[in-house]
Amino acid sequence: MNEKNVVFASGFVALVGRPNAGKSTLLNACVGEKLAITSPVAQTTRRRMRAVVNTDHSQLVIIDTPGLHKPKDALGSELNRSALGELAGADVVALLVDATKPVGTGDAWVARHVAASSAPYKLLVLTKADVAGPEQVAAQLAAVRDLVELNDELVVSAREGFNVDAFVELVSAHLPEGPRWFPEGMDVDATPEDLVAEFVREKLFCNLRQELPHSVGVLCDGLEYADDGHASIEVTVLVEREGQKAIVVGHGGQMIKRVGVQARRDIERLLGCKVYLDLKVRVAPQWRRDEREIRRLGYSSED
Ligand SMILES: Nc1nc2c(ncn2[C@@H]2O[C@H](COP(=O)(O)OP(=O)(O)OP(=O)(O)O)[C@@H](O)[C@H]2O)c(=O)[nH]1
Repeated sequence: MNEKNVVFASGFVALVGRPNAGKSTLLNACVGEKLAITSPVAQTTRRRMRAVVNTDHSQLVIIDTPGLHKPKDALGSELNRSALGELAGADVVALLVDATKPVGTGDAWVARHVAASSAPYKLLVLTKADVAGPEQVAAQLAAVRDLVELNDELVVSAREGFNVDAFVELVSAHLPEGPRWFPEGMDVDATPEDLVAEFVREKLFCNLRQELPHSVGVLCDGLEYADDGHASIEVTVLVEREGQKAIVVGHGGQMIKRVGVQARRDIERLLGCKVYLDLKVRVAPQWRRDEREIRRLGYSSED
């Protein structure tokens, strides 16, 4: 075909799956930049994030969704609603399944939702191939095939970059003809303030004990550039109880200091300038049950 006649394709690609399946890591690998936060703690993703991947003949808008799970509070229900909402409008749905975790009832529930979505192209993406042997991969593919019939399947390792380009190519080939939805220089639909709050939350997730992270919410209260080019950023960390505040602050302020140092590194890389980061910790009892607070923090599907 003549180069001029090549049709431009574009569309929305929803990454869905159980918590910890590797959705955010795959999104970052596709964009080639850290935008979505990741951690070993399940349910890290709270904020729907759309990232843009441009190729010569296509534009993929990849949507990272919160992991689908059995909700325990208003926040959990909101995260599920947000993820399921993305299934409705997507051109492509990628069901991500961890190659190393036994397929269970939770996966069956997610698979049913994927099967019910009207997306014209649905793909199984088996993740974390770098830590699964060939037999495990084959067994896992068979187990998911028993749950749901999809159009294609692909085995990837986002951590090692294995089949990430193949994922982008495969999805591009199944997008409808369409325009560039986002200008070429734009790779994410989140503001710098949103990303700053997320980067701080990631470091809290990585440093805190297993249960505590879910009680933590993060809000960027201000981001200003000074004349010398550095950015001054104020961030509030919300917790639900005084005892949690003591853990987040740490002995002599050590924990919050460590989180600040780690987050500042990522924020400086993101903004491309020196950053002064001021972190405060505030107790907001039961914020996870308060829909207004959930919305203010940006974890709501209605934003
Ligand atoms: N070995 C290996 N680990 C991976 C890979 N992809 C993701 N992980 C790890 O799996 C964990 C979860 O990854 P995330 O990308 O945060 O998973 P998620 O599906 O976005 O999780 P939720 O936010 O809970 O929905 C993190 O510790 C990642 O480093 C991979 O290709 N290989």
